[in-house]
Amino acid sequence: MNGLVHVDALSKSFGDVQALGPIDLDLRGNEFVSVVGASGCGKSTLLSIIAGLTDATAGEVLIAGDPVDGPGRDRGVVFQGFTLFPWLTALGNVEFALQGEKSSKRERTAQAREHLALVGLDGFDDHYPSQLSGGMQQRVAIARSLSYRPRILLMDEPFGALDALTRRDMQALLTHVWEQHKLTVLMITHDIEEAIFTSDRVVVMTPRPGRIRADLAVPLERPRVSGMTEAPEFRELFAQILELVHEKAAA
Ligand SMILES: Nc1ncnc2c1ncn2[C@@H]1O[C@H](COP(=O)(O)OP(=O)(O)OP(=O)(O)O)[C@@H](O)[C@H]1O
Repeated sequence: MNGLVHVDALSKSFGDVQALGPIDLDLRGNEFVSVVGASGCGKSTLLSIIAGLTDATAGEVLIAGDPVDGPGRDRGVVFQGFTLFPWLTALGNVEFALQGEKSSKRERTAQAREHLALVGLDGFDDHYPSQLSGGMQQRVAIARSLSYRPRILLMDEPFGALDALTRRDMQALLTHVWEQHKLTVLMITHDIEEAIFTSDRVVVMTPRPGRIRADLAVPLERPRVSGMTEAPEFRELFAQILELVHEKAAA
């Protein structure tokens, strides 16, 4: 049974360097899956191919049975760092993503406001990115990616530039938004705790060319609360993933 996102024998080479795969991966509707792996193993390449921003060398990605052949509004993408337009307000940045919609300007503004509120930024509509903290800017970026109501949210190290405390807040916010909206999320992270805390499954990739070394279910209830990171099953899974990430390619 194929998932909402079906990655089928996907591989990517840059010149004669094989960066990725072949990889098979399925994401079911409403699943939250994280991908971890050594630096350079092809995580960003995988996400970029699913987003339709990079072409595969072989294999394909199907979304609800249809092959991906470019970016689409069924997929929202959030990258590391703060990728807002500095000359637009928080509201303006979200509205910008809605320009292609058939709705009126008034409806688009209401939709943008609704999504800023969803990420806890009501009251900050008129602030420019330079007037917002890093965490708030990344919340605007998430609001922007969710504003056109994609079914799938693809995130590449979305909280990598944030301090540890803000990162924790953002993980809680993200799981809250995911629970409310029943999105399907694929998130790349270097932070194994973040992967376990947020996800239903953690996929561990091998060093380059990245293939799937393990696909592990997270045995923790929802909603996730901060004390869970000390639970024995959390620590066990953490140790298991850490070991898998550091195993040599030939293993
Ligand atoms: N445009 C490109 N041209 C040539 N090589 C590339 C290109 N993009 C990625 N690569 C190579 O492909 C491999 C996988 O890169 P990718 O960025 O997908 O890895 P990653 O797992 O996301 O790394 P990191 O965790 O460090 O961000 C790397 O060896 C990288 O150097």
